[in-house]
Amino acid sequence: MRIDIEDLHVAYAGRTVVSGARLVAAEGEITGLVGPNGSGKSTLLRTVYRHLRPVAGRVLLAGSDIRELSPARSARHVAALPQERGSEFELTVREVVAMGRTPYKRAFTGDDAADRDIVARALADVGMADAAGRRFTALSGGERQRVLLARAFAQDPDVLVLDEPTNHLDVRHQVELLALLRAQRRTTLVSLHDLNAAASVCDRLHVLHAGTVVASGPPREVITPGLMAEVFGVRAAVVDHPLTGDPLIAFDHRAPAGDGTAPALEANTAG
Ligand SMILES: Nc1ncnc2c1ncn2[C@@H]1O[C@H](COP(=O)(O)OP(=O)(O)OP(=O)(O)O)[C@@H](O)[C@H]1O
Repeated sequence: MRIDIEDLHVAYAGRTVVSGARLVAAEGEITGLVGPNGSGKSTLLRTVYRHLRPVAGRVLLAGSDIRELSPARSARHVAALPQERGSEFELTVREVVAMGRTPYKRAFTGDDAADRDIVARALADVGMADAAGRRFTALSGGERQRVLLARAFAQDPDVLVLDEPTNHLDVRHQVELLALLRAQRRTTLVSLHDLNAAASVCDRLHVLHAGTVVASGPPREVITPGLMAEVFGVRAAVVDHPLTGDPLIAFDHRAPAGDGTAPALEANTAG
């Protein structure tokens, strides 16, 4: 199923933070959302998993406005890894992942063998099978992140909406997660801060800047030194990755772009 975001405007208490965003997450592709802090990535994703209602514009799931689907129906199609956390605190890892099966159940029905299989597979996929009986709150940040991803996988959705899924993960678990997303071939809309990871795994990228999509396309077309300077305020060269051939952004960690786009650091040097 594809997602179409049409002329989306989203505001908090009257302050517009996403204005006129348009993008498509194509069926079976990984669509990446990148942009500086506060550019509106989480806000845009929240409208897709129905945590926020847009002021104007629409989110279409396979051509239908997601606001017109029942919550259970949309939860069977769209699973999210949000930044905000729910109330999974006193549960075991297995119970947290089993919550992903809720949209498929009538009230007061328990898990059947098929549900248990799906939960076990989801836990194995994120490398957390051995932790099934542990309390969720006793896990590290990265382990929790992997369990919450397993919950999204257990929902068996057509569309995955992932807000910074590699947060807290060590590099090996980042690589494994991104490889898993590629292997699943679900429609995936994902925000990522790691631009090199985004350039490697995403079929298409959308760059958000101050609530507006300022560039869209395959990573090789979108990721340029000019965009790195204008949108992110950093100096960078874009080269071919020596192992994969993907675009590799080599950042200049010694100095920001000298065009006034990094005011905090400039203020430091001026002082
Ligand atoms: N719950 C909220 N209430 C009010 N303002 C909010 C809320 N959440 C986000 N904002 C504001 O909306 C703007 C966009 O924030 P958002 O979290 O969508 O950005 P982001 O691109 O995901 O940022 P980051 O990369 O830092 O996670 C920011 O100015 C932020 O301060």
